[in-house]
Amino acid sequence: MGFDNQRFDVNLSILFTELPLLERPAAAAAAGFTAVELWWPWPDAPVPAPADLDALRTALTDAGTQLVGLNFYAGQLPGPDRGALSLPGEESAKFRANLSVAADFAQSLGCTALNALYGNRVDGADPAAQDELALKNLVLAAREADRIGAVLLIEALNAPESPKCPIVSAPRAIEVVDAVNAASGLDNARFLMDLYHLSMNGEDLPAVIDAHAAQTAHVQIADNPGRGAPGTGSLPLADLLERLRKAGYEGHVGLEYKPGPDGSAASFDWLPRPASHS
Ligand SMILES: O=C(O)C(=O)CO
Repeated sequence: MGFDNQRFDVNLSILFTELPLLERPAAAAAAGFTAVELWWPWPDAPVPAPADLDALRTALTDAGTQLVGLNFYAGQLPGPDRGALSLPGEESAKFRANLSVAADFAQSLGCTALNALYGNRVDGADPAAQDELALKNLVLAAREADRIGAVLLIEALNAPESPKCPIVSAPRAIEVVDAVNAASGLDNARFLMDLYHLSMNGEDLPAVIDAHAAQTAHVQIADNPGRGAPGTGSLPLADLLERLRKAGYEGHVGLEYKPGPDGSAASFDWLPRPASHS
């Protein structure tokens, strides 16, 4: 248990970013991974050229990698933006334009988890109006996810690094999950439990796992402090993943950490076995 027999996938928007996007799936495969996840790969293009979508699809399939998680358009990540769907005006329009494009892309690759990042509070905008807009857009996202048989993930970020984002605790993310499910009637919104972000918030991780494993459809990890590989900080990640497993979570665990100074390929030494992480 612990790190053994986990279904790890590599986040290709934070690991292997020393390589061009289209070379990252093969690099992940060479490191022994068969599953990968991505933030929206074109931060400046919610609706990219079909040729760009085709090229990425080909790179993923040629490498033999399965896409297991995809973020909808979320602006510039990891900052200054933290999502687009609650921002009045142009940014949330871009989010809506992206919905069917991202869902179609995910469907074409058999990816069944779509992450919708909430976005920052905007100076001068009414927070209640932003929340109302967010709920409308999340219901649209839930419908798009449902159309392709996917879950809609809601992630809590961390307050120190995302001071303007209102979704910075597990209970707040769960409130959004519940509100989206109530408004959509689809029951396909789920919690994305990112143990790094929650630990940065000072949350009681075992208690979060015990309370919310059943509503969780994706997990991401990085150590804290530093957002590096497991073992570079002080989080008991093996114990926490074991606890999640015992609480019934059997899904993927995304490796969403920054590589060390020797690069991405050298940042998997902590894994208990060298190949075939899926
Ligand atoms: O922006 C981040 O830090 C994320 O975890 C996005 O998924």
